[in-house]
Amino acid sequence: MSTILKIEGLSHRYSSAWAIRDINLEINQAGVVGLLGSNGAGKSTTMNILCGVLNQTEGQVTVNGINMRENPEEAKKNIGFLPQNPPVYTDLTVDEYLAYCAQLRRMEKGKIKQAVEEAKERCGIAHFSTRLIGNLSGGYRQRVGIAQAIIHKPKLVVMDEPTNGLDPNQLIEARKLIREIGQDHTVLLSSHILSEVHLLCREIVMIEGGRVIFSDSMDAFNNYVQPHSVLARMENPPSATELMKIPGATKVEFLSDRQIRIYFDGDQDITERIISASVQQGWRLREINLDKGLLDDIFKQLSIQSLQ
Ligand SMILES: Nc1ncnc2c1ncn2[C@@H]1O[C@H](COP(=O)(O)OP(=O)(O)OP(=O)(O)O)[C@@H](O)[C@H]1O
Repeated sequence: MSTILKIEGLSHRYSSAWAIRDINLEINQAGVVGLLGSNGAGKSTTMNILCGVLNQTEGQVTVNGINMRENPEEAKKNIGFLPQNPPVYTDLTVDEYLAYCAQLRRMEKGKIKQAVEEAKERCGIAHFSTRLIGNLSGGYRQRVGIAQAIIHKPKLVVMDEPTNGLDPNQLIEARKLIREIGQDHTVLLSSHILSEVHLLCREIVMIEGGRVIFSDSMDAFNNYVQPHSVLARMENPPSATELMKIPGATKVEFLSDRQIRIYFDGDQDITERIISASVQQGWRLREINLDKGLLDDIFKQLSIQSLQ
């Protein structure tokens, strides 16, 4: 299996303070990998270094086996980059801009036209070939940004907060496109929204304060996040005091008249106890599910743990 991206002991400081410290990461296959962190965690710094836009203070980045610092020109041929604020030229047409980007990528002249067509097709912007970029909506501009990132068919596509600033419809479309691109490219995308990474990614790398606090598959993340509450719907619920009498219950929260969240001490058999208490006492239980908690709360928890 060839290594598409390897980051070893990567650290960077802008002036005196370290922005990132000892980041290690290895990606060997296609799919979407999420780099998750709150504002200022160090996502853009990491991405700018691995795309060759910024020189690191310490550590190594290799892309498709090529060292970014020693051989940036060759390494960059294997990377497509969608920066946080892509320099999309508003006074160029989509075709002109994409052809210009292909030239910057040093693609052979004879192959540029075909590459522009393919990238437009892939990103659903073929019907806007002659449209000025300035006259496109935010969602379509973002697609143009993604098209320029894949025009030279790189192994690795890096996207810095690609859904930032999109409206809900644009967001759905952009996520669909990113998922499609992840089918035959390795996509590393940054986000500060855990639910987004959860939706899109097969692997998750969380950074906070410039350090990695969690790095594993999404399945491992789901296993790591143990449920700590049960969501129940009852037609005839008892009072919170009654529910607190169930062994293991630590807190009861009524979300509506019939929707209840019951927190427990970790023993998942509490669901059995709720079911039998309901049968015995006529609470008319209609639904019961283990609740993994709000993803963003979990992110906060992990961040706090790493700082302790
Ligand atoms: N050019 C710079 N000069 C000095 N400090 C910087 C510079 N760019 C970033 N930093 C600092 O480095 C740290 C990491 O910033 P970075 O932009 O990488 O985080 P981020 O996770 O991408 O955040 P955001 O989501 O807000 O873009 C922050 O403390 C930030 O203030």
